Amino acid sequence: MTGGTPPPGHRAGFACFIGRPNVGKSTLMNALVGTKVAITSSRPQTTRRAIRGIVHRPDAQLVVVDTPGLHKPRTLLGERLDSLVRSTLTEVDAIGFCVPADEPVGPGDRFIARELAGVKRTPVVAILTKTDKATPEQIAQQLLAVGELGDFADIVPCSAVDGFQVGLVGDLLIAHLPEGHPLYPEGDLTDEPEQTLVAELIREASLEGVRDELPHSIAVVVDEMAPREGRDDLIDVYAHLYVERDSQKGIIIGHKGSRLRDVGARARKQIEALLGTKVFLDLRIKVLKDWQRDPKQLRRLGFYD
Ligand SMILES: Nc1nc2c(ncn2[C@@H]2O[C@H](COP(=O)(O)OP(=O)(O)OP(=O)(O)O)[C@@H](O)[C@H]2O)c(=O)[nH]1
Repeated sequence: MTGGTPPPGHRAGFACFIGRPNVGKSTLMNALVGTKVAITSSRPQTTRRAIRGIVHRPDAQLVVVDTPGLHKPRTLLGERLDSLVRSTLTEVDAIGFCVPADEPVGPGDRFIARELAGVKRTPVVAILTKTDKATPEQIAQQLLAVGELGDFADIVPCSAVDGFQVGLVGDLLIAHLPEGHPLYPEGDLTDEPEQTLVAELIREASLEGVRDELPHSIAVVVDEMAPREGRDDLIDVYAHLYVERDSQKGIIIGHKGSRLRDVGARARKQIEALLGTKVFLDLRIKVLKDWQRDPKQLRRLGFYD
């Protein structure tokens, strides 16, 4: 990957998407990369880690860092997300600022636009997401409204669902990357360790149908993942799902354990698809009181300073 002259005009570098929760950042990144690497759901703030997807093209390699939603800090966890987001913004070569085409610009978008104005060195491409849900008039108005939010290198409407201009979003981000060799070998779609992806899939499965504050109280840790002895077609996965209170544990487990069984079955199917083998999933649930506010527990669950 290193040494020698890069192919003429080849660009390589990093970009991230930023925007309010639920504006479609993960979905757009998946559409760009062409494979599911980050989790998506209809619940806000499901992405907690910077998960990278890599777009390989003959002329460029774009490494996409998917950032969590930018929030005004509410809990210790919230504060950490914010510092993670801010350091991400200064480290990338280009930022995609996502605003949905089908909702008026609001205080959340303005808050982020102000943050972005402070990151002077990184060019920002404003992206109007979900154009399939908006009328042409709405899109036209939104382009004007977003243009007034800041000083953007470009403003581009797109839809990750019907594929409208997703390639153009890639082109516009790639235009800001420095010339250079590919940073990762071709074929790598993500550099997240498999164990982290597996934990995210379990978390995603556990979120189906739960309400309100519960999503933010769930964390999943994969304790062990290894092929079953003497078998090359079966992987054993041992994982813990952590919640903050006994009442939440009850909700996850469900009547006579029925909900937890469903979560396990859904997660197992996803993990099998990811790993390409059969999976035995041992999923246990534990209460870690108020883990979101406890620095020691946060570290234990993988949220580092
Ligand atoms: N119709 C339509 N829906 C979309 C589009 N992109 C995303 N969505 C939906 O919008 C919801 C949120 O999408 P995500 O990709 O999870 O949003 P996000 O910004 O990554 O959300 P957080 O992880 O909470 O920050 C999901 O229900 C998606 O299916 C789009 O282009 N069109």
